[in-house]
Amino acid sequence: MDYKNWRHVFKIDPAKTISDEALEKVCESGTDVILVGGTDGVNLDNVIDILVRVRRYTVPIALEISNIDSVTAGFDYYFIPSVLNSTETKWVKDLHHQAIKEYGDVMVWDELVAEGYCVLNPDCKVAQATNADTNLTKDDVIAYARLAENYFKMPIFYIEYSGAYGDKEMVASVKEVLNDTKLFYGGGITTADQAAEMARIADTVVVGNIIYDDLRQALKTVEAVKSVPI
Ligand SMILES: CC(C)=CCC/C(C)=C/CC/C(C)=C/CC/C(C)=C/CC/C(C)=C/CC/C(C)=C/CC/C(C)=C/COP(=O)(O)OP(=O)(O)O
Ligand SMILES: O=P(O)(O)OC[C@@H](O)CO
Ligand SMILES: [Mg+2]
Repeated sequence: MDYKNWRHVFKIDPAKTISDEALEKVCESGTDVILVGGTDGVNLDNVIDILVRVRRYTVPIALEISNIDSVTAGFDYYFIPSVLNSTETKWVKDLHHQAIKEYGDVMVWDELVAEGYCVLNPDCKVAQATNADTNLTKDDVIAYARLAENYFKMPIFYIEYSGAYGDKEMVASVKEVLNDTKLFYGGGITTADQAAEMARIADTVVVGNIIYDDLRQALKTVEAVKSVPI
């Protein structure tokens, strides 16, 4: 699957406004994929809007499902998060069970990619929405990574610091224990140097909010990540 080779990802939040001009720059930046997702305010209208606008370009597009009502056909992949350190089973497997109960007969399983999230910034929306236990030691996070890879057989383990730049020693410790499962890092990347730093550790670097706050800096992260040897 292509996503195993992705190095740089731009995450577009359908609940936020982006001009056609800015979206064109994001799509033509050389990023490996546009990942469409956000914690709140995501609905069918704003997801379709982004899908249609991104489809003008050749870049692949994936939907990171945050609620079942906003799912539509037409994406290259569907990423399904499970927040492994949520204290509520809803965010680990109950919503998933409900979705499969409803749509199991028509699902194209090969298009679905499971992501094991470990959310580490207590102040971010996703930590709060999912009641994540972010008070974790390095050993706790390593155990979640091993759970994702060896027990749940998830293809992606996602260290999420959304809105804050993470602890690179933590990310490096997790990378050391993973074999086939790909390590995604996301959170607080605002400069090319930070993007390169995390690209030296993680398999894939996700850049989100800086697209909206400082597009020039955001675009520089692509080359920064791509210039790091694998
Ligand atoms: C062709 C076709 C229609 C196929 C699809 C078939 C189908 C229906 C498949 C569904 C399969 C399935 C098992 C779905 C599960 C559904 C579901 C609702 C799962 C729960 C997902 C979950 C745990 C969501 C929690 C939130 C989360 C992890 C969101 C990810 C995005 C994220 C962390 C964004 C960062 O936050 P942001 O909002 O950007 O924060 P700021 O605004 O502060 O930056
Ligand atoms: O928005 P930022 O902080 O860049 O984080 C990216 C991504 O990990 C969010 O899910
Ligand atoms: Mg965001």
